Amino acid sequence: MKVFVTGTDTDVGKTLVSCVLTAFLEATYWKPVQAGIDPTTDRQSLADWCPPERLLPERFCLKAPMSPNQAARREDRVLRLSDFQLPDVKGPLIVEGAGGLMVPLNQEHMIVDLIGHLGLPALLVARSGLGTLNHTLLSLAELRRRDIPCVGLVLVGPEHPDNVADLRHFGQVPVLGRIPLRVPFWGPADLPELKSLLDLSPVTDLG
Ligand SMILES: Nc1ncnc2c1ncn2[C@@H]1O[C@H](COP(=O)(O)OP(=O)(O)OP(=O)(O)O)[C@@H](O)[C@H]1O
Ligand SMILES: C[C@H](N)[C@H](N)CCCCCC(=O)O
Ligand SMILES: [Mg+2]
Repeated sequence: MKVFVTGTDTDVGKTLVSCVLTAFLEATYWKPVQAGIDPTTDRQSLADWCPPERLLPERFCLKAPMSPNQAARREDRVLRLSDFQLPDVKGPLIVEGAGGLMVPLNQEHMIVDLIGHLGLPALLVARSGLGTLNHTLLSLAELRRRDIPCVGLVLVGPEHPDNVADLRHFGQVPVLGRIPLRVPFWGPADLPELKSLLDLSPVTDLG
């Protein structure tokens, strides 16, 4: 079971969903490109959720909180698709992207090309509320155009049943559930509640 967690945007909830999936599936987590290291990297955000040996080092860890192509340019580096190889791990693997699908890695390739290069199915994380229909349906259309399977959609934010209905209807993709944002933050102790919010069978069915 290997899946690429992508999103409709940055700050949409990919890491939160990755925490839940990694803990629930006892998976290994890998963020191929981290762009922005202050105050923490995404891998560090998973520290409470999973043992350190299941948190793989990033292939690129860039300092600037920008798209990977821009952050790499600041460090006089160029990221190439051929730099990325799927890690050889036993058991489930959760791979988290940077930003959304059309975020550039270099002047030719985008995150969606990396998903294709790694040969993984995608799981799309999207906001639940106003504004999500356009971003989510465009993202799903791009995955479909490239024949990248999408196992489903996880929504993050407040309840919005009409959006769920429209995303199911127009997106033709399973909506696996919704995680509300909250303070204090969700933590590993909340895993039973988080699990009850999501139907992860399309993910576990990947084998
Ligand atoms: N454990 C948590 N509990 C509640 N809210 C959280 C939790 N983790 C993150 N958040 C909030 O959820 C939002 C999305 O954060 P998250 O880091 O998951 O986004 P992301 O899509 O991974 O962003 P990036 O593109 O930087 O990787 C942020 O506003 C963050 O403050
Ligand atoms: C800095 C941020 N948290 C991510 N690491 C990178 C997001 C890149 C988004 C680029 C964009 O869509 O304009
Ligand atoms: Mg993240």
